[in-house]
Amino acid sequence: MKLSNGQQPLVGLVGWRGMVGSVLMDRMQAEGDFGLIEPLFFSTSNAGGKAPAQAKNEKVLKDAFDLEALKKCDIVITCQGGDYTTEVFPKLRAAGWNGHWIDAASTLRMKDDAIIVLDPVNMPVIRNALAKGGRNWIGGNCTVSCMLMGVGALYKAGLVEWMTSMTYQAASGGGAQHMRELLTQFGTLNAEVRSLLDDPKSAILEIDRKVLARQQSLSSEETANFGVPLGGSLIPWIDKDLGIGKQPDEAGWGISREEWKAGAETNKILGQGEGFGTKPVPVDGFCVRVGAMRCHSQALTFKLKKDVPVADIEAMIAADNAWAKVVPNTREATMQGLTPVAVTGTLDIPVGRIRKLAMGPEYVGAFTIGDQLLWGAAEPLRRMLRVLLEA
Ligand SMILES: NC(=O)C1=CN([C@@H]2O[C@H](COP(=O)(O)OP(=O)(O)OC[C@H]3O[C@@H](n4cnc5c(N)ncnc54)[C@H](OP(=O)(O)O)[C@@H]3O)[C@@H](O)[C@H]2O)C=CC1
Ligand SMILES: N[C@@H](CC(=O)OP(=O)(O)O)C(=O)O
Repeated sequence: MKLSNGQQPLVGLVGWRGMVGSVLMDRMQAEGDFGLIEPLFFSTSNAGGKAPAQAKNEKVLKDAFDLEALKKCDIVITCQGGDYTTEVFPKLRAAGWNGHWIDAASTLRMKDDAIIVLDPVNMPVIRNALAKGGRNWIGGNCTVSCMLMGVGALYKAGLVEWMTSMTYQAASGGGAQHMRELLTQFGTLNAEVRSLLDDPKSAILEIDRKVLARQQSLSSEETANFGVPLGGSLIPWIDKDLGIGKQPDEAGWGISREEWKAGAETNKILGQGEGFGTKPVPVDGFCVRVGAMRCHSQALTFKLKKDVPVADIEAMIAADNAWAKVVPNTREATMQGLTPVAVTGTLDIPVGRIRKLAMGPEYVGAFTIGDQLLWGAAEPLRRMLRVLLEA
């Protein structure tokens, strides 16, 4: 991005101290992004306060609702959330601001003039939009982005007839308070049976009964974020109830918004389907919240358009990008390398359990995991910033 005055681009950062924003700041720091920009830090709650250490010339926090201050930015990156985007973005555009808007929230993702950014997967789509004057760059849903980072090669090769995903999504997807609630519940349940656990001769069914009784008696305060217990349980519904089919037997009836994103966003990221004049690849499944901390895991079933040997599939995935890693389909390799504990805090996207399924040679199963705060949220945003800076 060349500025006529020869200065570094002014980049407004909103939501930088939240959970996604903090991960973004860490990554920008680690990759030297702040050396390429003039940052301007905004706050919705502490305008006039002290900006973080990365501030250069402007060391005071600006008001994130101050359109005049935002209008000065060449680029705005926001991890503040959908409500902020809904309130500020239209006003900023209506005020004539023509800068680049990079956003973690889902609000604008499906708008015609917005691109869902995941450059290792859809750089041609991004470049094409950039050439046409695109200005709105939105990070994808965490589950979708992590899935495409792992198995995008099969889509790029045009091999996928359809795919179904069964997800195991971490507490962090709900936000920081959800992670705290999960851990508090684990602690509460542990405390309930502590003395029985300490006694190796105690009866396991007694422990189980007491845990269940405590789970079922958790108060509304103890389940304020998830609504029901998650510690020692799971919740097979994430995000809103869309209920979009007209009849109970229609496709889409009873779908959760998180499940809807899988098909809608996967196709939009790849630049296919509705709006691109091509047929979308059907992608559907179930999204489930589990008691993991910040990695989303998913079991995938593909119907491929033809019989492709497993070795070829593995080679395509391994060659697709620097972060997708094939985990050999053995018990030991899976247990060591294909768990949220192994992946958290890394940019690796391991893809394992790759095997042909009993339904026929075109049916392939795989299991993949990604840190939903890195590739699932922060990393595509900072990489889009780099794309703009290098344009
Ligand atoms: N959580 C996730 O996994 C994902 C989230 N996203 C999107 O990112 C957006 C933000 O999510 P997330 O980072 O989880 O939201 P957070 O709740 O962690 O942060 C959002 C804002 O809350 C304010 N805030 C109030 N109290 C605190 C506190 N104690 N510590 C830090 N910040 C505080 C901050 O604004 P201020 O400084 O102005 O007061 C902050 O920017 C959402 O749009 C979400 O959809 C996208 C992908 C994944
Ligand atoms: N919905 C995701 C997190 C998220 O913020 O997704 P999105 O950016 O699509 O709203 C989850 O709960 O795991």
